[in-house]
Amino acid sequence: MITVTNLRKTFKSPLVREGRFVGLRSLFSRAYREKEAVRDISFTIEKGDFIGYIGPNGAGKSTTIKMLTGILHPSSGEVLIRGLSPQKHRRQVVRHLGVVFGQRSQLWWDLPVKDSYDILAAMYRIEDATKRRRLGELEELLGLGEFMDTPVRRLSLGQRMRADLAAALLHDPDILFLDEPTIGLDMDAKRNIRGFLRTLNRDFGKTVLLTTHDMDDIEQLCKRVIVINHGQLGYDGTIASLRERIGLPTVVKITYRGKVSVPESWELPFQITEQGEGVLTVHCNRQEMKAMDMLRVVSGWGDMEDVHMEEPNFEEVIHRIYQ
Ligand SMILES: Nc1ncnc2c1ncn2[C@@H]1O[C@H](COP(=O)(O)OP(=O)(O)OP(=O)(O)O)[C@@H](O)[C@H]1O
Repeated sequence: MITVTNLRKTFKSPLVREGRFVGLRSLFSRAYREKEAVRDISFTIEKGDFIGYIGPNGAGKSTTIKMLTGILHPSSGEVLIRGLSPQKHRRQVVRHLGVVFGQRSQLWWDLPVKDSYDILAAMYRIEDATKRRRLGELEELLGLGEFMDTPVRRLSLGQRMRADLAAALLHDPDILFLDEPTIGLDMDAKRNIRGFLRTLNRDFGKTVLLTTHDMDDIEQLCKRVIVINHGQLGYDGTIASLRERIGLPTVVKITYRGKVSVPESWELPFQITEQGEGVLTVHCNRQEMKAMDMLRVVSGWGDMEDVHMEEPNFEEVIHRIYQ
């Protein structure tokens, strides 16, 4: 559905020189600073995917999204959406795209929310009956009713984000590009937005590419993550295999009824990091062994009562890959 091939974007900005006759000199020779924001990125996205596009600040995420949506032209390489270039066939492609930039609203600041929808409907040539039906559905899913008549500038951040999502979906696109849609929201608002995005993907089959610094967004929503760092692709795959690849240990807490007898050595490479009265904490690397095999060993050391497993912290996993 989306193919990105050897995509590059280099920004050229004029160097600010200091000293005398600067203006005169720059008339004859202009020096530029080059910034390779995206360097040779390739990936494909299938229909129905829910992908987290993540990376540290300045990694090149927004620049990629801007090229995917046709706002920016690549320096080289190509983007194809449903077989068409968003740069060359902008009109045809944007019909299939819904875009939300969390930091910037596409709604008209001083107008009531519903007026923005009227303008967008006219721009996309959506018939009145279709507009009313879609708005009705979106109103129900996103709870827009309470602020339809309120000017956008008076909305809370959570309300504005819901209003923006509805605006991006009004023309019923099948692909959504979301750049930080939960930024600055409180826990409740984040939960609402996540629930909505999950419904869009699972029940309505929308394909979603999500950029976020919130690792809970990623863990709760994305089947696959693409990691970009310094403009280059660092990882593309499932969260589970990312965890495995980074190889942080799973922490397992085992409780015993009564005494535990820990032998001097055992045959598997797991470590005991804490030992208390009837309790063991074990670090077990899933790359090296199955947790079940470790449990088989420790169950022989006493009368096992309970097992509690903690997967490696996802923030920590991501931190490792950003380094
Ligand atoms: N119009 C521009 N002109 C010059 N440099 C730019 C321009 N837009 C972005 N850059 C630079 O390109 C790099 C990538 O920026 P981009 O906004 O794509 O990063 P990002 O991954 O979205 O970061 P963040 O998480 O902070 O939003 C940065 O170094 C940025 O300063």
